[in-house]
Amino acid sequence: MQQYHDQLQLILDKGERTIDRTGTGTTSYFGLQARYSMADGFPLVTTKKLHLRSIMHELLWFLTGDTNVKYLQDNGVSIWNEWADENGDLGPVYGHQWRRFPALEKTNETLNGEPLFIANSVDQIQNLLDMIKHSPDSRRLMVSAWNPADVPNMALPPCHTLWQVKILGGKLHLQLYQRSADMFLGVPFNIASYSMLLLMLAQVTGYEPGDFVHSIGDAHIYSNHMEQVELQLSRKPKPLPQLRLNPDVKSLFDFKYEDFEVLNYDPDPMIKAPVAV
Ligand SMILES: Nc1nc(=O)c2c([nH]1)NC[C@@H]1CN(c3ccc(C(=O)N[C@@H](CCC(=O)O)C(=O)O)cc3)CN21
Ligand SMILES: O=c1ccn([C@H]2C[C@H](O)[C@@H](COP(=O)(O)O)O2)c(=O)[nH]1
Repeated sequence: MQQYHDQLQLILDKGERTIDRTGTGTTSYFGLQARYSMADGFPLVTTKKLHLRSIMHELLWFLTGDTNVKYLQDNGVSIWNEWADENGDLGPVYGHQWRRFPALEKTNETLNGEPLFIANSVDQIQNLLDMIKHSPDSRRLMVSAWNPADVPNMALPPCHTLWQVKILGGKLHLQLYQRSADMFLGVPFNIASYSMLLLMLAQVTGYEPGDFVHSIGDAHIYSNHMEQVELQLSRKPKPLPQLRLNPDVKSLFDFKYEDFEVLNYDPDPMIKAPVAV
């Protein structure tokens, strides 16, 4: 994960100190890109211990279309608690947009001469799977969590906003555009989560896993993460682990927590840090 260390160092060297929505203050750099080839191993940061359980359950939760934190809490995952309302709801966040992106469908009926519309929704994940199957050379294999009409109703507008799959040379590649990136806490989760999604998609569509390309807008280190980042950068990255998926799972929606196994993960100790709300 030298790429990740290089990004942290670049922000320290070239970033600008700025204020932010949470009032914490950050050092920010705009526009970064890294490429993680699955052939090099599973990109799980080794210079601090990551809570894999949170990452896996969060992704499985997105894929079901769920937007209430109850499933996460029932599985010992607390990373979304700060943003949930008293019923555990987050509003129409990731899962909702991935599986039920709201749409209006025009009907043939009219009322006072105006066309009538009915409420409908788009299952972007099912569409993606269908498109990979029927037009694997497509340049339109896109999933968007960014829905401008719904942003005001979300507990937090999506940070990982848009992703694209590309089948090239028999491999399945995935690129994410992340508009805002908490480099110390969020980004190691985001890299692992989308790489896991890439491996899952590759398995169920029959392609070889390719590269995860991570494109970032506002890449920031919070002012209260500086000591933690210095400590992490003083550690030397180790060889990457592998993520093993149960080869019997043939549908993206059938994966369960027990179907994933991380091999050869030997991280340095965890580094605690406060999350900016
Ligand atoms: N400021 C901020 N940063 C984020 O990364 C972030 C948000 N807000 N809001 C929404 C989600 C929630 N995410 C989070 C929230 C907390 C941790 C965190 O505290 N991680 C600890 C371990 C906690 C655990 O897994 O139980 C870590 O050491 O990585 C990570 C990602 C990512 N997102
Ligand atoms: O998956 C995620 C979710 C959130 N973040 C970070 C990025 C920012 O630090 C905050 C969001 O604040 P905004 O003011 O809405 O940009 O959460 C992340 O890195 N990864």
